[in-house]
Amino acid sequence: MEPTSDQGRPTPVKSEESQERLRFLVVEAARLRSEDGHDSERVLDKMGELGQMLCELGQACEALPVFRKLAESMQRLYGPHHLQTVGCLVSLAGCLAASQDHAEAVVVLRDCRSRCFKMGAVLEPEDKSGALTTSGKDRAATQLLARAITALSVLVAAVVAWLGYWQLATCIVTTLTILGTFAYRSKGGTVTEPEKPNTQTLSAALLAVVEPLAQLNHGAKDFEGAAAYFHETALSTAAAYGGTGHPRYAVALCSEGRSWMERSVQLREGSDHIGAVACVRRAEQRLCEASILQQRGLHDAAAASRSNEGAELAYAKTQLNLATCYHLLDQTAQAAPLFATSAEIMERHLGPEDPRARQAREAASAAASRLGKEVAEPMLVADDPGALFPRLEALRCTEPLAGGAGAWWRSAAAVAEVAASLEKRRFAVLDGFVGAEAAATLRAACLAATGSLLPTCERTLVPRSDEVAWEPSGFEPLTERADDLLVLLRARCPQLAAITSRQRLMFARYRTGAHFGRHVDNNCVRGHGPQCNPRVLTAVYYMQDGQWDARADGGCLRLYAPDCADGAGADAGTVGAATETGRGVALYDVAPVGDRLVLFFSDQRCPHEVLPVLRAGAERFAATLWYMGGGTVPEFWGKIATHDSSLVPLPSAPRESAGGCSPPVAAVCSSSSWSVVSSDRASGVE
Ligand SMILES: O=C(O)CCC(=O)C(=O)O
Ligand SMILES: [Fe+2]
Repeated sequence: MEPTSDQGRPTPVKSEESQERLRFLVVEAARLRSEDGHDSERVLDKMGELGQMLCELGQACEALPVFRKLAESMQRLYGPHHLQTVGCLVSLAGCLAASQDHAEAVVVLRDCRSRCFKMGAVLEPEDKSGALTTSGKDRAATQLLARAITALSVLVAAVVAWLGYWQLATCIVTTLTILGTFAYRSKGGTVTEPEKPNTQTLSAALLAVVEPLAQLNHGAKDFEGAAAYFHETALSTAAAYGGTGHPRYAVALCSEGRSWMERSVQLREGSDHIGAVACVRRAEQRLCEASILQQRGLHDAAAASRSNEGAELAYAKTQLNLATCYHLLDQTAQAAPLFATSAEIMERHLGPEDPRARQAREAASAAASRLGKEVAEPMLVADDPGALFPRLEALRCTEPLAGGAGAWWRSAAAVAEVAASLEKRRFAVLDGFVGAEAAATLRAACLAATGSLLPTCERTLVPRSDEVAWEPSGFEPLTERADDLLVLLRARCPQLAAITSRQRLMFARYRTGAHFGRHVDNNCVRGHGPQCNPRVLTAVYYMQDGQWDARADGGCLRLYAPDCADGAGADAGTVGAATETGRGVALYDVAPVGDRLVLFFSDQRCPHEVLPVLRAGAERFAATLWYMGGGTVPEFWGKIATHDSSLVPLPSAPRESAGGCSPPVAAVCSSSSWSVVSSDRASGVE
């Protein structure tokens, strides 16, 4: 009869050799324990080996007590936030899962995950309060006790030494220090703090935790949870393996996509059709992103071996696949040339009447008409905004202190130029907005605020993977200046006249792979609609230090042509005047250069997205302020982490004098002249 474990599953047959090895490990662990004591490294090594072997031989239930004991010892020896301890707990979770105790396996892995976050000095996202956990408090209290005893010992010894009893003094110091250390150890502390592991090591540890967590959630049909963990698996893969090129990254994205699909089925069964659509959209995005990575590999390989007709057709097919992926992600600029060359190759080899060639040609024509005639690629506003805003740049460079208080943009000429740029292009870029000194203060505030970030992985229509915090402290140098600028602009630009307040500042971090899909910040349809809110102008300020290479590092703010039917009123020749063909066209990529402020209209005049951050280990920091007109904020804003309903009134006059004021310039286009086009692919709103 086939041997079975206590769960009734077949147990692998143990060879004589492995039995022998098991016996040896048990005896050896006992011998070392009697020689070195319970918590010696040699004993722990042997126990680890024993647990692993039992697990591999299918004896998970016997392996469990071994791993539990091992975890306790490691905790005592290395402390709770140490890679060794976490590694052991992951093995314990593996054993639990193997013995069908999925619920406890999930608990152990979630605990490991929060330990990983703490090792990286980042609070676990669920730990919203920022308070220490119970074990953390215990540890902190014990640490305090140990320090107090040591301090007391030094004090008593100093008095005794002062009295002249040197030998007695030394004796007291030694005894009390040992006592202090003992107190700390007996409460589960560790004497020497572990060295903080580097990001790569930590990401590899996190990967070992979140991947099984994702699988277990998926198995338990918590598909939303599984998708979030698969997403973390992808991000930690990128951070551990130096970028998105590793095959496991694409696999994790695919798994995330699959979980979103399953979730959408669940929601549809519960008649939540809107939720189901949102999940399908997320699934599509993930599967397409994964597919792009895979197709890019195939495409490069096919491009390298285009020696005969067959190979060239294979190459055209990879181009078509890649183009379809980009098309599904709304990245028409990337899709169009690939569609065009694949159509050209197919027509040449198969003839224009071949159905595959015809299909490729149709896709190419549709992409080309979507793109418009003149705009091939978004214009990159990187380190040199001079090409787009020459007058503003000239003012910044020639009159750096013209406005007083070190802010060049306070001068009447600069304010007029910003207003004109908003009217003409719907956005403006102000470099050197707060100046080097305040920028350094903001950067420090930004690093301090990373401890209170929350993920934005709620069920939103638009996929986003940034982490946010509302109104963290230390951002006053930005809010004060931005409010001043708005007061000055409001007096000049009738389109901004309704602004009376702003939302509290939203601080956001985008780590490698993080992005925010195409959306508008206020999607009112003639003043109404479920996605309508009072936002008028969006101001985003970036806090990168050093260089940001937009092409290699990614993370640009992509601005699209308006989602409006007519561009009446826009300057003749304005790039991206709203027309049917212009809709959906990416116009500008604004690089998130440090100390740069970008202003744009929050409504359908400015659909935008944050492109994925590409560089491994990079962090893109942004602070967003929304300036609000009349009306009330949607009720749900007060309830979810991605939004905040508190408003800050705008002062009636700027804090600093703006210098001489020239009369307001007339608005070139008024917001009422923008109406909404019905479309198959509506922009989401965030
Ligand atoms: O960070 C950015 O560049 C823009 C962020 C954004 O679009 C938003 O938070 O709504
Ligand atoms: Fe936005």
